[in-house]
Amino acid sequence: MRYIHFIINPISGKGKHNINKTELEKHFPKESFKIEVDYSNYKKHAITLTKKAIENNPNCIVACGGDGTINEVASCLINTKIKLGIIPVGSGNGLASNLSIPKSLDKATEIIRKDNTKFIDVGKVNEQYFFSNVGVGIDALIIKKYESYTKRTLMSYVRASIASSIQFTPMQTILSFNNQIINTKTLIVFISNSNEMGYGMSLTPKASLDDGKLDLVLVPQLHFLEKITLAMSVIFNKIEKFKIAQHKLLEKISIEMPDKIFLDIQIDGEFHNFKTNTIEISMIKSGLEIIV
Ligand SMILES: Nc1ncnc2c1ncn2[C@@H]1O[C@H](COP(=O)(O)OP(=O)(O)OP(=O)(O)O)[C@@H](O)[C@H]1O
Repeated sequence: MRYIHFIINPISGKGKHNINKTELEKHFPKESFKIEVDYSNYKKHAITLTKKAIENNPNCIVACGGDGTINEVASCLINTKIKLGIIPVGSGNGLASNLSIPKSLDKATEIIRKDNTKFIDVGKVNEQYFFSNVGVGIDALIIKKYESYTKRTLMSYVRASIASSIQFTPMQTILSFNNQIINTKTLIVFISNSNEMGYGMSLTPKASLDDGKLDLVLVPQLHFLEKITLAMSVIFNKIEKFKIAQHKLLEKISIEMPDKIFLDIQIDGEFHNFKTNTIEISMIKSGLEIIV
């Protein structure tokens, strides 16, 4: 008998998914599966729920939500033997898309029943884990604005991107990695484990979840027309054609913003304000086992 614990974010995506205990019981018959189901009620609640679920030692904990919910659940599973499952009902679903986990409930639950797994690398920024990407440039502002809107939709994301591209002021940034120091003013400082940001868009289409490396993308301040070209490159996954963007592979990087006291950062598509102006990013090779 396999014991599976589901953690459902009821507001993921447009909040219109109808995943609940009754629905899940249809896909996990009680003759073969013991299932428990919890619902998150507020931001970071999935962390509390996952920690509590771990005490009962399930075979796997399934995050039913988007990249934010996956981050909260998966962060608690590092250094445990418990596997992560994903039912992708979020808006962007970048990680699930990279792992080819379909949005269809039938297909996603079939994957969990089959229980094939792979290990993926895990990123760490100061004391927090990330699985998809982090950014301290314009993307942090985009996410801050996106979270302030009532609906988490692609249109809200586009609106947040346009407003941010007008408002964003690049800050002096010192990057230390691979025995190299870069001191620059940047529009984008984006570090990714995954090949997709969500909504099918990517700044790192060649990134791999299991190569032991993080992909860094640096873009300096741009003129208006260059920003439009960049946006098109991201939407159509053609960033390698946008020659102004620099791409590097690394295992760790230190980033300092000397003119700031606190640092705005997006982690797996969620906004954070770190009470420091320096971050250390590293990676844990094969740090998480996921059902795929
Ligand atoms: N009941 C709730 N009410 C409000 N916010 C919640 C609730 N439960 C969880 N959250 C928060 O909702 C946020 C968004 O969740 P999630 O990432 O799953 O969805 P999404 O943003 O639609 O998907 P994606 O990140 O893939 O675009 C997370 O920060 C999570 O902590």
